[in-house]
Amino acid sequence: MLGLRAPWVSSVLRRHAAVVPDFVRTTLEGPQPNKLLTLVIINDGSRVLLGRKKRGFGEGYYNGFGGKVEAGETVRQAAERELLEEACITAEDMTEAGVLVFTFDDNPQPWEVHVFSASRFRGEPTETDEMAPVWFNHMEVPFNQMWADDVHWYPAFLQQKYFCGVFGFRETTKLVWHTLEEGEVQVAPEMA
Ligand SMILES: Nc1[nH]c(=O)nc2c1ncn2[C@H]1C[C@H](O)[C@@H](COP(=O)(O)OP(=O)(O)OP(=O)(O)O)O1
Repeated sequence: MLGLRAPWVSSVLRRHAAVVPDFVRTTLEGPQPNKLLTLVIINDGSRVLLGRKKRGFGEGYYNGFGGKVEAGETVRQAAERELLEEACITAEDMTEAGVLVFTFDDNPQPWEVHVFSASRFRGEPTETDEMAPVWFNHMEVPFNQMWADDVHWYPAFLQQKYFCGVFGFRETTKLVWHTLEEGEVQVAPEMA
């Protein structure tokens, strides 16, 4: 499933022109749509529920629960489905927390990840083939075992500030530049 061409991406890129490589601007403003993914993080106020990825992309990393948006689904439906598939729980108060765009020097298609937050859920977090769920106190989030961008946007997430970030990776996993805006970013309604 492909991402919508988000108007905020262009304005964020313009405001941070000094750090964004030209090829990224060309890619993000060009015809190639983003790949659309979801990420759900349960936050009970003092702890977050993360999963240790057991296989595939990002194996060994702790992350929220999520995956690709499938044809015919809304982003929210995909987020709910992935949370149930990967952690065996259903969020009761899921809200949009932010949007992340990842660009890669070794993949021409940017990824657009819609991040959701929830504090209440039904069911018991259960290990699945894909993820092993673990609670972490806010002060003990294991950033050294997470994607390199996470340390930059978790503070906004934990303070419940809406965030928009654009991140540039080299060789898939090395973060080389980023921009992050919090709070006042205007997101088009169709992004919800
Ligand atoms: N740099 C990054 N930082 C981060 O915090 N989460 C990232 C990330 N790059 C990808 N993700 C998230 C988005 C998504 O929830 C997950 C990647 O999804 P996957 O490629 O593993 O998709 P899946 O294989 O789960 O998809 P399905 O096959 O649809 O289940 O990791």
